[in-house]
Amino acid sequence: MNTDAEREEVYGAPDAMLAVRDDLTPMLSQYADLCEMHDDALVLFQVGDFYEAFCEAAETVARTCEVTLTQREDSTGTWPMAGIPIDNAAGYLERLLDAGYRVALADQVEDASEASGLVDRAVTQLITPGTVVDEELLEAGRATYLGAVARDGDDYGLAVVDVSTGECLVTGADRALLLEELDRLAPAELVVGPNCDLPDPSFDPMETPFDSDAFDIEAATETLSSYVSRPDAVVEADVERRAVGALLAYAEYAQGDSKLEYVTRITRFDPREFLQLDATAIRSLELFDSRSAHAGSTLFSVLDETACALGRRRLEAWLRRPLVDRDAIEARLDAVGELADDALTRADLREHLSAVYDLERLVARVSRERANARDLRSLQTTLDRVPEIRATLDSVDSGRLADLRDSLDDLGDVRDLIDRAIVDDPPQEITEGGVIASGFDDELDDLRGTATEGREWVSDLEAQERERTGIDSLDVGYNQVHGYYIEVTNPNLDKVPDDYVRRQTLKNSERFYTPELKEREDEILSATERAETLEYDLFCEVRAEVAAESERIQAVADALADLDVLRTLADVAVANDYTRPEFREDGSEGHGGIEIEAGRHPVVERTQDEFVPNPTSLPQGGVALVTGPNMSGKSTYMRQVALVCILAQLGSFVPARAARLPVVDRVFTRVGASDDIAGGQSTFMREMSELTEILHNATEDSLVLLDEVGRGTSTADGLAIARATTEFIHDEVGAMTLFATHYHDLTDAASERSGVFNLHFTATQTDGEVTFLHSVAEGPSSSSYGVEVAQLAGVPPAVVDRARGLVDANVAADASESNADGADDAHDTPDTPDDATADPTPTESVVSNSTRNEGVAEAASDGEGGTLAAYVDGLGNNHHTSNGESSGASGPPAEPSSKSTSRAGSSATHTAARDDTLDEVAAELRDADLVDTTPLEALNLLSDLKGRLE
Ligand SMILES: Nc1ncnc2c1ncn2[C@@H]1O[C@H](COP(=O)(O)OP(=O)(O)OP(=O)(O)O)[C@@H](O)[C@H]1O
Repeated sequence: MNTDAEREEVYGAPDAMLAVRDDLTPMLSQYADLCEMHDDALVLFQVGDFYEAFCEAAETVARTCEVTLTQREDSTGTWPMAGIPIDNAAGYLERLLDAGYRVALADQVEDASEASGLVDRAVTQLITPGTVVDEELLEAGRATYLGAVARDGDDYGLAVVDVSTGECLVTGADRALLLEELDRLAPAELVVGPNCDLPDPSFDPMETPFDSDAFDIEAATETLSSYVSRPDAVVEADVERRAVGALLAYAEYAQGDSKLEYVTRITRFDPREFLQLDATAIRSLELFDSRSAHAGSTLFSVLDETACALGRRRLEAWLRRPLVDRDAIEARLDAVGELADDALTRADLREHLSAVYDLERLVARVSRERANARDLRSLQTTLDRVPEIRATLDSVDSGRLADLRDSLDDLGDVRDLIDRAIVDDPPQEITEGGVIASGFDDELDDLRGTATEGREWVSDLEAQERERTGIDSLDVGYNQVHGYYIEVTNPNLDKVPDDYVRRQTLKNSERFYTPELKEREDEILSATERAETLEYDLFCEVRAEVAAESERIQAVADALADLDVLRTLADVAVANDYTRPEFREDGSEGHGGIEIEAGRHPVVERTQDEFVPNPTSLPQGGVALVTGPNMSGKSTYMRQVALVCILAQLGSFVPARAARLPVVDRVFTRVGASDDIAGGQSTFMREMSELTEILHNATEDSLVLLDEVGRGTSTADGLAIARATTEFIHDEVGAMTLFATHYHDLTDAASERSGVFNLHFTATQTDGEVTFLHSVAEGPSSSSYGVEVAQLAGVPPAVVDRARGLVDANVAADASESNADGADDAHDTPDTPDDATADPTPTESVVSNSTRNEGVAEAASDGEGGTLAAYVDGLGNNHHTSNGESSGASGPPAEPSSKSTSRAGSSATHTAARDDTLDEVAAELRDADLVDTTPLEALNLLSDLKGRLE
């Protein structure tokens, strides 16, 4: 991407040309004029078969498109010049777009052969990321939005249009919601109205300067009124109307100042009427983009069994915006359920839908007068499927499927028109004839008849003339320059009759014509030429007639898109053994929370040989603290709960044996610190601002995933923040929350609050090898296996061994400290031996909240408060346990170490037992900035602390 300054340099007329403005050749003067008129873009200027750029713009084009920089010389100077072939422009334009340039195409708008002097040129299209319509520059199954934002005090209007399909959406929101909505729609280009003052969004749109007058309410309403008869009825709020009006004005400008006839429906929506997923959630749940190298590792790719581009775009829209309206969700689920039970209908639909072309883009091309005869034929073959699709749905029961069937207008008139008008296999070009079918137009048939008859006469001429002249080698031929001729070789020239008129002399022969041949030639040529012109006119008429039916065709496209998605969801449900979720009614005690039996992560299960299903029981207002070793499956588990909720509200079956769910209003995610490094903010700052968002906006109906909150700062601060967050969510927010943490001390929160409970993941270790069970179980975990995971990841053995040694030494130090603690140790439970499960045996049964809390209360009966000493002690105990399990074969015998027992007793007892050195060590650990500490520095620090303890 280039800087603004670099772009400015190639926009507008080149200074060097302006300096000799009056002396420029007419063509360069025209170029300079167009550059001045379109000084917000790099002008590509048609010269014959090429688009040329001059001066600085030429250098940019040459460098970006990797084409040769040449020069054009005239009396006024030598001008750097670079060009791209028009026939092949798409790839080059894509490079310019990728490099951040806006491009204006200045085409020749009159036939060069008819021009008297300089050919007229005009900018016919602005090519920017949000206005591209060229199929080759667009992604097939994805909407590309152009957006506009207007502001009125605290209210914002946001409108987007997909210029390639005509889909146009408008909404209003406060600032926070606007930013979220922008993130969700992620327009490729944004026209920002006056005083909007938007921060940099997380996606990277091109920001477009545009006439601020277009945002005036009068101008905007006027623009809008050419699209809808009552602008204020469709879009009530002024600020929204200003946004959509300016948006359409800019889109028109980009299409060479022409109305977008195919924008027939402007849909107003309220973001609050959908499950809100902000950009962070969309990203961290990997709905569309994955950080993993696995192909097909996003939720979208798992679901994407769509048969056509219409369905693919619709699936994406549904996934970005799952529903909250229970009836609408159930209606989709009914349809999916019915199709899931009917393999035959599914297969038939799939077959028909895979023959469906991208109707929305086809219609848009038809309306923009860019469609050729092949496009019309594609439209017709698609529409031909509609009656068959209707028939497939003849006996459906579900209301949604029946509605879709009934909305499938079979558009017999349009199909019939195209069928009658266009030949079966039309050519690419629409100006060279051969497009219109015979029988469609009498005049055309006559002209064609004349031309055919003439050609037949000519083809008979050769035999006749051979006979008449006795010249066996006489040929009759045709060439572009001289037309029809009779060719006689030199030895036979003496036999040429008197009525032959000489046309051309060649080395070995002469070419002649006869008056009659000339007459026939004129007839043929004029009939052919007139036929071609007439064909083009007829084609344009047919195309305009089809364009007039845009709205009906779009309605069919809309229904086909929905059908494809419902069919897809049914296919996915059957193929992956998904179940229909049940939605819980809101009762007097609320909705009852999330209950999932044997839930799976829809994406991870596809990449894993054996996925271990897990249950979830997350009551309304419940906060589950999820602990367990690294790599044991905590994040996967939490995400799978969110994905099940999202899938269900999108109308899909879910990967579980059973799911009883509430309708969730928002899904919030706050994932690990290093996962979300964004420019401009420190990792920790970003973590905290995302947390702030959650704490401010989550409701009782929200699902919150917190993955290692607090990791980005010192352990003491991190733990304190994690603790306070847990308490706040539990006490004040009441959102259903899953909180994965390595702060084992956080698990104590369960003993203090009824809705907070512990879940953990387990691993076993045999001969130093860790096996992750991936099973969730009640209660807190006691091990982290950090060193083992480091080994698995390929950390050099020297570092792994050293780390293990340091952990062992810590354990030993801790153990002697524990012994010094005296009486308490007599009650310690022995540490888990080798070859044993580190944590309580996992069970798939879902424990009730109260049982869970009792268990937790027992496990955490030591109940230390949040003192720094306690945190540090907790850390030591962590290592202690881990080491106890891992060092059995090589290290000293494990000391009694169970976290719950070694810490039994009040914090006062602990504090009293510490000597000054321990306090110093504690203070040093507390002050250590772990974020900025390299692993080596950490090892050195540990080694130093250990030395001092010894
Ligand atoms: N239920 C499961 N069944 C099978 N494999 C699983 C399961 N859950 C997770 N895994 C596998 O384990 C890997 C690690 O899982 P995950 O990232 O969820 O662990 P984690 O506990 O969050 O780790 P960390 O604490 O290091 O972030 C996953 O990439 C996946 O391959």
